[in-house]
Amino acid sequence: MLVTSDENGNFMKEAEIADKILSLLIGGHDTASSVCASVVMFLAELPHVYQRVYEEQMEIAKSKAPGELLNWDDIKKMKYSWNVACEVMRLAPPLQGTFREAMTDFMYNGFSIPKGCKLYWSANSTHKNSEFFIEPHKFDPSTFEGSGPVPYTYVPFGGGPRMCPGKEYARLEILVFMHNLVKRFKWEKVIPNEKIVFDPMPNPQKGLPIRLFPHKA
Ligand code: HEM
Repeated sequence: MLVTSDENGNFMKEAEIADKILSLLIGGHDTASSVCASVVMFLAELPHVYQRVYEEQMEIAKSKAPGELLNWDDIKKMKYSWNVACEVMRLAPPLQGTFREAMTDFMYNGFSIPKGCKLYWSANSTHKNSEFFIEPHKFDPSTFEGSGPVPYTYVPFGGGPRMCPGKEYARLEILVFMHNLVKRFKWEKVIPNEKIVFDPMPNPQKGLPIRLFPHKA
């Protein structure tokens, strides 16, 4: 950003660069940490889902030599765990939505939307639409088996040319987190009905205190 100019030879202003760095820090950190917290919460509430994640991750853990790190092939084997993370992002998407500009005049739900109008698309309400998800409020990782949801009905990372460029990195972060946590611990929530607050991403109000139970060696 500091050394690359645009096609007219203009460099970015310092304030713009600071803005981009802040966006990257927030967009790259707070999103994935919100998903990791939600994964911990859902796995504490759904022991049968925890068990299948545990079995998948232990299969991978057992295939590794002591101290050997995860590699790309291991990540590709984490199919059920990723379906779980996707279901977490369907029910608790970190970003609620963003804005778009209408490129043409069109009708939507009886409303006439003129070209140039600013529109807000909502991940949360799209993900809970019973037209596309049979039981939209039920936690069901099988939603992502096979070809998964219809395009543009599942949009935690947005869609189209401005879709999140950090998606694959976030996938890596979340799966490595799940692997390392699940292979060592089971856990339970200290506050059973902890409230979720949006600031602006969903996070448990009291920081999700949990009781950890290490697996027997
Ligand atoms: C679970 C984690 C993440 C979620 C749910 C998420 C979600 C999103 C969403 C919904 C958008 C808007 C896309 C659109 O308008 O169609 C976006 C944009 C963006 N994200 Fe992410 N993101 C995540 C992780 C990351 C990470 C790890 C990075 C970088 C390290 C990142 C960098 C960005 C950037 C730079 C944009 C703006 C792209 C543009 O406007 O062209 N995100 N993200």
